[in-house]
Amino acid sequence: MELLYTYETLKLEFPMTEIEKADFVILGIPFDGTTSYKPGTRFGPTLIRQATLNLESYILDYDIDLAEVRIADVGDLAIVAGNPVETIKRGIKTIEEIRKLNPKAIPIVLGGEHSMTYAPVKALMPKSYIVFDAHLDLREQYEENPWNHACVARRISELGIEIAEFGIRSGTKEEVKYTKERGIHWVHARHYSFERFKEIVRELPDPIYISIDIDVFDLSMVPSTGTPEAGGLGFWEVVEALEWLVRNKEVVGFDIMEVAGMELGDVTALTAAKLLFYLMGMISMR
Ligand SMILES: N=C(N)NCCCCNCCCN
Ligand SMILES: [Mn+2]
Ligand SMILES: [Mn+2]
Repeated sequence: MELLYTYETLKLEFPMTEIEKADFVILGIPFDGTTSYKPGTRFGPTLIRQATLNLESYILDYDIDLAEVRIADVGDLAIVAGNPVETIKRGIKTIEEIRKLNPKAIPIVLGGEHSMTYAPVKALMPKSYIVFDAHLDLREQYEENPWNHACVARRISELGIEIAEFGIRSGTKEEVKYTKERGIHWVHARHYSFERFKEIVRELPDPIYISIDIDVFDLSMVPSTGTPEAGGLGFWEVVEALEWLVRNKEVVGFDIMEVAGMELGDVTALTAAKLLFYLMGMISMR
């Protein structure tokens, strides 16, 4: 694939497989062009992969060994620094290429700014977009840029895809107005419960795409992210919700975004890597 660098792949103790034979295909999109507070998402995919070195491939509570799961890691997209539109175009094209080679594999995107989520969503065109995020991401534009990370859910809603957002604790008056006009469901981190989650997502049409903006977690777990916010969800709360989705809905792809950092061993990447292993484990069990 011409658009890819493959300078980084998962650093696991077991061999990766080719795209054609894979159950999961991982693509990094190390874009860092519109970050508004803390920089470093360009290192997100690399840091997540490196953090997997710390993890056992065996998942205790699932009795699943990821060493027996077919995973392909195609490396990172060749991004265009500072140009989200061109980078998204390349991302769409790459995911379409992966789909052509293996329509059954679940694409996994590691980011990189949340703006990049538009690429897998546009390529896969699910009926519903379920996102865990501290932020609504529903701005018409931010810093004069409609492709800023703070606008990604808005761009996705314009594709006619239904949206539900969980763990929210930051947004503007205009964004809240937009949720009312467009029937976008959202639950404040403060009012989050598994019951509330199920009530909302049960009604949403399949297939669904899951997006994890890593800043949904409390910032003590994810200090290195573009726009950290206090008061987030806990790890097992998110895992419990994801397990329900994987068991009860048709999940066609997922991403883990907004992981930043400048140092190997960053807590944020360790949180993201653990979640990546859980997601691959729970999908392997269905
Ligand atoms: N989706 C997001 N990550 N949104 C956050 C955008 C940055 C808000 N800064 C607010 C600064 C106000 N002085
Ligand atoms: Mn966010
Ligand atoms: Mn976001």
